[in-house]
Amino acid sequence: MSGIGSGGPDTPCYGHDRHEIHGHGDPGHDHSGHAEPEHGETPFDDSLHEECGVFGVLGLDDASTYAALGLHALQHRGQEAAGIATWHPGTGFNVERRLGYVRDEFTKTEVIDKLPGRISLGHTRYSTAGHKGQTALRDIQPLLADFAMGSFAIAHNGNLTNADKLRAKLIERGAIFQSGSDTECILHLMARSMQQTIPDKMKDALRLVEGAFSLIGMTRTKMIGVRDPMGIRPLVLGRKDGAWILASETCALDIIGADFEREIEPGEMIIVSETGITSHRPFEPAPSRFCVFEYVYFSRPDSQIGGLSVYEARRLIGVELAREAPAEADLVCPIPDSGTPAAIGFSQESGIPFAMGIIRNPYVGRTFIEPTQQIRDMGVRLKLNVNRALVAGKRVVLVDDSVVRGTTSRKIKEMVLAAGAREVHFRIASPPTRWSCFYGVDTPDREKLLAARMDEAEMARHLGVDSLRFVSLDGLYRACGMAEGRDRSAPRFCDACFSGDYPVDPRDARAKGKIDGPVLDPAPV
Ligand SMILES: O=P(O)(O)OC[C@H]1O[C@H](OP(=O)(O)OP(=O)(O)O)[C@H](O)[C@@H]1O
Ligand SMILES: NC(=O)CC[C@H](N)C(=O)O
Ligand code: SF4
Ligand SMILES: [Mg+2]
Repeated sequence: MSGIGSGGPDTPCYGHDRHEIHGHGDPGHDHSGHAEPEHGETPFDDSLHEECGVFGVLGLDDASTYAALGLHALQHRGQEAAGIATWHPGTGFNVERRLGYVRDEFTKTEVIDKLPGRISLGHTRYSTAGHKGQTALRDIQPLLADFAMGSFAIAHNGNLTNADKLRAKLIERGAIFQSGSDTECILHLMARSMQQTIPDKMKDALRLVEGAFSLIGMTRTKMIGVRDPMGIRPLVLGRKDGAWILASETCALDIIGADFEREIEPGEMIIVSETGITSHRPFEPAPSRFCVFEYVYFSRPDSQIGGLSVYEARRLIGVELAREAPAEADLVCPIPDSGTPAAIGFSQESGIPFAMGIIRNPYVGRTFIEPTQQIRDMGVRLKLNVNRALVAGKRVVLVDDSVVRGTTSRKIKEMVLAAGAREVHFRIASPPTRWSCFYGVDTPDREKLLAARMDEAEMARHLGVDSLRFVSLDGLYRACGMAEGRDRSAPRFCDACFSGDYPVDPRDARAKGKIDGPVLDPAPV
């Protein structure tokens, strides 16, 4: 198994990066510190992809079984690959990493039997770095590193916006990278830290990285949970039978019957051991900028974030949409699954009957990744079909959560018209997606975003619909609990994919010309 370390008992310090090696790192691997072309978009990319899910448990026998269940609940956050690490006094650290679904790989006894112990850390991945869209085995998390004071496993949701810069610097100074993952930078930075404990090394390292990170770290006896200063990605703490659980979303606590304790605060690091928890603040305080797209699309509707049910936020977006952009129609139909709560809200507010006019094939994963353009064009049909009997002769409002490339909307419109609908009106439960995300969501490059090239009227013509309207940013904020809408001088959420207002400078993306603006100085290493 490639990756950082290969499991097994604690071994002495990893330490390669203390040597003064010049050149471009490990000749056996194809990462040279220059991110392209592997870090570029692959031909497999389509629409939005999820991010990652992280799950840790400390203090339960057979902890890996709970980790597998937690990851299964977080499968919507990443379907490329998953991994689980454990520590056991007899075997030391163990890590199993697999491509594919958690349910297919981590239900096998021969896999779970290799993961004994009362402490476990899991990750389910959609890549934002390395082999994007095609996770390589060596990029699957948790990553594991051996330091002088013991081994350490790490699982990351988010994306580091200065990882290319850091990687190049670290390689220049002798680090040998073993994966294409941005997350690996954190391990090399920890190895370089002169601090004596793993949490202190981690604090040192995290002060040098930029971007979005909700991380869980694991030593033999401790779990460390940390969110970036702006808390862009979620992370929650739970309890079960005296044990501690860390997870991306509350739905992962529910699946194992754990109680929700609290969210990890933006900029907070907690260190969890069987004897209790300590809370630390390693970063300069920063305004909180949680990702608003978690409410729109990424999180599961049965999760709670910031005291708000994700389902309720989505339903309220539908209510706002019906107020801002009413339609004369006979039926409101969601584009399942993620358009459903907003369609319910739209129907409730407008009084137009709700109907499941589009039916989703449950055997197709959340995002179907199609290998060729021809199959990609068929993709929507593989997943969604029109309920002809319902829509024939009707004026239909179709509600979806977002338009990215417009592939879904265009195909659905054709299918609904072919089924005999009289009119098709699109209502979208987020503002136009005009900008790429660099914080853990793999949106396509800007030029592929429909709304980056066209205004609302042009998009309506391009999609060939009778009308097309998006909820406003203020409407979205109201639905997400900000009664006054978006405070322009201090927005409470990250909404950069709609506004272009990036709360953390996407340095690497700027350097690659993916967004306009000057290349700033690289962060110090
Ligand atoms: O404009 P496009 O490029 O087509 O992308 C937008 C679509 O992508 C997402 O759905 P997806 O099919 O990925 O997943 P879902 O089943 O969770 O809605 C989103 O919910 C939109 O429906
Ligand atoms: N989508 C994510 O959160 C990805 C985490 C990490 N950047 C990776 O590529 O593995
Ligand atoms: S750019 Fe969009 S998807 Fe990315 S963190 Fe910000 S709001 Fe979320
Ligand atoms: Mg969808």
